[in-house]
Amino acid sequence: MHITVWGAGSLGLLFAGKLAGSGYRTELVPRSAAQREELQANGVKVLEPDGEECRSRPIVTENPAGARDNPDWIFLMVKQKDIGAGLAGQLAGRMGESTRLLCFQNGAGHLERLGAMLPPDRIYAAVTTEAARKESPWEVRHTGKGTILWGIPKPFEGGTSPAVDASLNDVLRRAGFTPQRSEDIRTAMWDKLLINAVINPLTGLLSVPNGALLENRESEDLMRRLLQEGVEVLTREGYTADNTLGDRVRTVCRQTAANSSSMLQDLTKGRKTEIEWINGYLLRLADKHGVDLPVNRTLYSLIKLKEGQG
Ligand SMILES: NC(=O)C1=CN([C@@H]2O[C@H](COP(=O)(O)OP(=O)(O)OC[C@H]3O[C@@H](n4cnc5c(N)ncnc54)[C@H](OP(=O)(O)O)[C@@H]3O)[C@@H](O)[C@H]2O)C=CC1
Ligand SMILES: CC(C)(CO)C(=O)C(=O)O
Repeated sequence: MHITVWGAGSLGLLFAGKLAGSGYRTELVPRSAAQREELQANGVKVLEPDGEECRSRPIVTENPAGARDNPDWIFLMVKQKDIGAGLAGQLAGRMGESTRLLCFQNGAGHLERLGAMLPPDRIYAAVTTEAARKESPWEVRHTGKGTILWGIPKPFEGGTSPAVDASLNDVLRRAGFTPQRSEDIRTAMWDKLLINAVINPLTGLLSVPNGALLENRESEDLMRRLLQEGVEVLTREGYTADNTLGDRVRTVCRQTAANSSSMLQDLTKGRKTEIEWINGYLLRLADKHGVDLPVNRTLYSLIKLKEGQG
């Protein structure tokens, strides 16, 4: 089994470190030469939540344009903003006849962008509640253990087989993760997108940790309205909301009470956020269906304004 992890940020370092530590042929593709040199010199260090440290040495390669290789899987661990024609060209250069691409991004829109440029029957999606934070070019803190739901996103009809599915579960399990094949990964992605569409812009604008959203009636009310609007528009795309979703949003706030959301972290560091592929995605669907999402639109605009100040 040969796995290529594309992107050596928080999630990429976590997965590459743990896969290589479990003995799999793991290749890690960072973007910059400077990070590549640090990784080649030090390997990857994963700092586990229980204080344990795992040091391993994935093969670190140059961001390759052209060279054809044939890994079994490419785990795509870059942010939404980096997924475009340039990256697709690089991925196409590395995908052999049977390589499958597993995309870990939050938000939505990336699968369609990739599916227009790469073989759609080999594109898979994952939704993970694992949490990681890069601490240096080669060190990553595993800030929360979670699960990995993965599957073939409709309308792509992947050429999968029970053997392929079992081997992916096996690899991920041996590396210390908790994977599960989902027959409806689109719904899982939309559930997670709605959770992000509620928590991320509010925490980003208010500069508060996730738990603070449960501390007053006004933020609870905004959360409820953001979720209602999101469910309304996704329903027009065929989504069926689970009536526990509101409780799940609150549970995520409680379970990650002290954490800063990824959007707040991006804003604090002056980086572009993933708003365009979370609330922005909902707004594009709203335009398509001729519905209005006033709370999502206002928060989207405010986050864009805040990004501009970064
Ligand atoms: N972190 C987490 O706990 C979780 C993250 N996710 C999702 O996973 C995705 C990745 O998140 P995260 O790891 O936090 O993001 P990071 O910003 O930490 O990492 C992304 C990495 O991708 C690299 N990159 C960008 N373009 C390329 C390229 N063309 N070739 C190689 N590398 C490239 C970046 O390089 P550079 O540093 O040079 O910019 C960066 O190191 C996001 O969509 C996020 O929503 C989902 C669940 C949990
Ligand atoms: C679930 C949540 C909100 C946890 O912080 C997250 O996924 C994020 O920060 O992007």
